[in-house]
Amino acid sequence: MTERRPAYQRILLKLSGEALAGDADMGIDPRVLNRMALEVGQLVGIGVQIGIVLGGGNIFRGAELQANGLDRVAGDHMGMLATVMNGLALRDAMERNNIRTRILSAIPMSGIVDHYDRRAAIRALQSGDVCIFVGGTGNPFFTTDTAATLRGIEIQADVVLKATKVDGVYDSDPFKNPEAVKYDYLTFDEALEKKLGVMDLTAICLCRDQKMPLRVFNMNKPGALLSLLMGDAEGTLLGNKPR
Ligand SMILES: Nc1ncnc2c1ncn2[C@@H]1O[C@H](COP(=O)(O)OP(=O)(O)O)[C@@H](O)[C@H]1O
Ligand SMILES: O=c1ccn([C@@H]2O[C@H](COP(=O)(O)OP(=O)(O)O)[C@@H](O)[C@H]2O)c(=O)[nH]1
Repeated sequence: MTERRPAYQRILLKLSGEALAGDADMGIDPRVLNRMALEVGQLVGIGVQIGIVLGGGNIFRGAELQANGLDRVAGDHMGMLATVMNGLALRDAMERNNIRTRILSAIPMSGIVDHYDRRAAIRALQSGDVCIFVGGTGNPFFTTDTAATLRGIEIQADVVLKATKVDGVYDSDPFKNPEAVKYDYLTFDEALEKKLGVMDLTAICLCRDQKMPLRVFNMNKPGALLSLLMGDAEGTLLGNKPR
């Protein structure tokens, strides 16, 4: 019997802040964090190199703070700092499960986390550490989806995996439309033309221009991450070529 090998050697996994909150609207659910750490640990165990970009929407989002009267740039700075807090919590959960990690932040924060350096990240990945990228892109008016795409391209990941609350990309928001139909495959141009709201447009354009495949899948489905790493058709794949 031939042993199945992982479909990808190096991945960039985007975990939204909301994913860390579990069933709650905000904050961090330690059980969810532990489950995610264990799922990531399984991938480390089969030799996959993993970079993770964390969101911060479970704590602060700049646009929401702005809607409540705060300056947008200050709000975005708060959102980026929120991703650092999520990173510290995820590192803690990973290290309790004996998974070696390295946090790299787009915003220098000496004494708490290391400053992002692409070559240091690649070296850490090659030595088997999971790299947790925090601080988004370091700039306001961007999102952590764009940061995920950016870091994925920089570390030369084989794929960007966007973990979310839905099973993939649908022809309309499945939370609002129960009749929505899921795509198994979609080109970036189709996603842009149809304005499918699952990922921000800057992130999709960057993937398209740099030919970085993107898979959107449901992180609430236990085992989905391992299953897609083993080549199963979980979620929706986005790429450049029409099928
Ligand atoms: N066409 C679509 N297909 C799938 N999900 C969509 C679509 N349009 C909007 N969504 C919404 O996008 C959300 C996933 O995005 P995500 O980045 O994980 O959440 P957040 O809004 O917290 O950043 C889903 O919860 C879903 O409601
Ligand atoms: O490069 C970035 C990434 C994030 N943010 C801010 O950080 C917040 C949290 O990130 P995001 O909304 O992407 O988190 P998620 O939805 O994935 O939890 C955003 O709303 C922005 O305010 C930013 O200003 N620049």
